[in-house]
Amino acid sequence: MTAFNSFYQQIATNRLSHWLQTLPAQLHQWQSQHLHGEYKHWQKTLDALPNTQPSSIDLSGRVAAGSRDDINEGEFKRLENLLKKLKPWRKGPYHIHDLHIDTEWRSDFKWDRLKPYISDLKDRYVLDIGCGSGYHLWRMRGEGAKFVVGIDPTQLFLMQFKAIQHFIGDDQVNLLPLGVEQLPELKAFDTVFAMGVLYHRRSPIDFLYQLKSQLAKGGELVLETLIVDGDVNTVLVPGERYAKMRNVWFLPSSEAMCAWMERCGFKNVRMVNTDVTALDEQRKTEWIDTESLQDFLDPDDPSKTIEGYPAPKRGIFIANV
Ligand SMILES: Nc1ncnc2c1ncn2[C@@H]1O[C@H](C[S@+](CC[C@H]([NH3+])C(=O)[O-])CC(=O)[O-])[C@@H](O)[C@H]1O
Repeated sequence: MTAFNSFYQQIATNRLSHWLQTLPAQLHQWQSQHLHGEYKHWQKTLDALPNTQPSSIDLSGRVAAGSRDDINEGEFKRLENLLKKLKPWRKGPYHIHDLHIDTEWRSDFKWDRLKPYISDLKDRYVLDIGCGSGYHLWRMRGEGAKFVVGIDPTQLFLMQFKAIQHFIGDDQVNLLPLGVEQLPELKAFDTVFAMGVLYHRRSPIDFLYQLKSQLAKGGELVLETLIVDGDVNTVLVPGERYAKMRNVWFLPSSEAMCAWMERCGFKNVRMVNTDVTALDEQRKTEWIDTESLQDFLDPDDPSKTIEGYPAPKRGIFIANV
């Protein structure tokens, strides 16, 4: 069973203590009623991970724990077999005792794109909404953040996070199995990241208000989302699928995105980067068994998705409250 007691202890003495009014009941309900059918198997995999002593931890240039020399051949093989049971590994990459978990996404590319523009994370309380397996949580901690919380409702990603944390340690970095809609208005974080989530929300304006209500006064929002070309009135609402994804709702132009943020009361709104996702950033590897970007694009015209929409282009937006 996943225990959140140490998280409760952490927040009891920090500025998130008011979260204790709702969080334990919510997670208790999650644990008793909403566990995934595979959860027990994943937990067994976690329990079987070797207890090693990584000789080094690197969270700044990459996410890495230990080297191959720290463990014997048998342990290395066991590590690889066990971690492969937690496939598909989407966000990463991770290096555990020099085992390269070559994830579908090079999430480090996104980090490199946004890092020059965000406020220094040193000593900040940081929330990452829709954090996947938590790759960026580790990079945030690597930049000196004091307390890092990620939320993501996909349970496999929680297990992947736990697997990585098994080797890195660090109880100031946590992932909770929650959706954004389950957060109370905490008004406590210095920086809130929301990357790759807005287009999955049916109500993007409500989503922006939810993000705003997590920020402390003067805090910073870092939002990344799919955008389309066009003016302030342009928004694409695709049909049933966009790049084979079913749950894609609103793709605004960059101007429309800025206008929505301003309408929701964010200040100093700016777009700092745009990027068309390239085939070296999202691709099939031996750590996923499913399709990847190449299969989602028109084989005769990679500037279009297989459905004929503009291929994925992403914008990074920063704003304050
Ligand atoms: N209601 C919800 N609340 C919070 N998260 C959700 C919700 N619904 C789905 N998610 C989660 O949002 C993440 C979106 S992926 C971005 C990962 C990372 N941020 C990245 O920038 O690489 C982008 C993509 O794969 O399209 C997934 O991990 C979902 O489980």
